[in-house]
Amino acid sequence: MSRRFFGTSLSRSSMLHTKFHKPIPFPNLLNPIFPKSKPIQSFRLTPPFFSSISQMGDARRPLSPTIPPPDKADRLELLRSLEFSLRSSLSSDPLVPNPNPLVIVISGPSGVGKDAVIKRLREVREGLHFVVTATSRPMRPGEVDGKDYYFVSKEEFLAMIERNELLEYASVYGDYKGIPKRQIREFLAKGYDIVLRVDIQGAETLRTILGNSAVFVFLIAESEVKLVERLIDRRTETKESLLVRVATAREEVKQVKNFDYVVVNADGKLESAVKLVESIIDAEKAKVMQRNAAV
Ligand SMILES: Nc1ncnc2c1ncn2[C@@H]1O[C@H](COP(=O)(O)OP(=O)(O)OP(=O)(O)O)[C@@H](O)[C@H]1O
Repeated sequence: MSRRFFGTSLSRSSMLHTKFHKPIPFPNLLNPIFPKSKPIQSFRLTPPFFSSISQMGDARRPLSPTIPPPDKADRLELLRSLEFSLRSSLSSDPLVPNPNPLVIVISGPSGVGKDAVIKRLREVREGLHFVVTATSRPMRPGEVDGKDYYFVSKEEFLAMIERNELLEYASVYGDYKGIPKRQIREFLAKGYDIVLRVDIQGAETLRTILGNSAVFVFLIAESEVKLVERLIDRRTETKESLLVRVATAREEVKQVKNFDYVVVNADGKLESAVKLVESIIDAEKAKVMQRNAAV
C-alpha cells in the first residue's frame, strides 16, 4: 500500500490525527477574532486596514463581525466582513508583476520569409520594436532606408564596428550586416519587446551573447523545394548567389536544435506563421520564470 503525503490523498481529519504531523489548530474563520469575552464594539480599525474596500462604497456601513450568508448579503458587505475576519484588507494590487520585455530573435535560412513574417507582425502587433539592422548590401527595389535596413557603405560599417556600436555583426555573402546596440537598450527601457532578424550565423552569435535571456525562433519552409522556389520567385539572386544560398540553407536547417521554437512558414500560409509567432510571444509573457534580457 502506498502512502502519500501530498495533494488530496490525505483528508483534513487524517492530517490532524496522523502520527507524522503535529495537529494544526484550524482557526474558526466564521468568528476568528472575537472571543466571547471581548465586545465587538471595542475593536477599532486603523488604516491601511480596509483601505481598498472602504473606497468602494459606503464607509459608514457598520462593520460586520461575522461573515453574512452570501445569498443574503451584498458583495460589499461580504468583502468587508471577509477583510474583518482575515484581519487584513484585500489588496487590489496586481497578484503578479508585469512581464519583462522580451528579446525575440527571428532567424532561418535565406528566402524562408523572415522579412515577410516580420513585416506582417509589424502590422498586427503593438508593443514590439523591430530593430533596424545596419547593412552594407545595396538596397533592393521597394526597400526603405531606416525602415527595412540602415543602408551604409562598407567604410561606415567598419567605423561602427570600431566604435563598438554593434551587438553582433557578420559578413554575409560578401556584405556586412549588424545590430546596433543603442536601439535595443532604448526600447527595452521603454518596455517594448524587441524583435531581431538575423541569419543563422547571427543567431548562433546572439545565443552566445544573450544565452537564454532571449527567445530564439527558427523560421523554416515546409520543404527544401518550396524554399528554393521562393528564392527563385523573389528574383533578387544571381545564379551563383542562388546556388550558395541553397547549399547554405541545407547546412543551416541542421541548426534548428539550438533554437527555442520552430515555426513553419508554409507556402501561402504566412498568416498562420505570424499567428504562431504571436502565440510564442504570448506564452513567453505568461511564463513563471521570466527571461531577463540585458544588452
Ligand atoms: N508563406 C509564404 N508564402 C509564399 N511566399 C512567401 C511566404 N513567405 C515569404 N514569401 C515570399 O518569399 C520570398 C522570400 O521571403 P523573404 O524575403 O521575406 O525571406 P528572407 O528570409 O527575409 O530572405 P533573406 O534572408 O534572403 O533576406 C519573398 O518574395 C516573400 O514574399
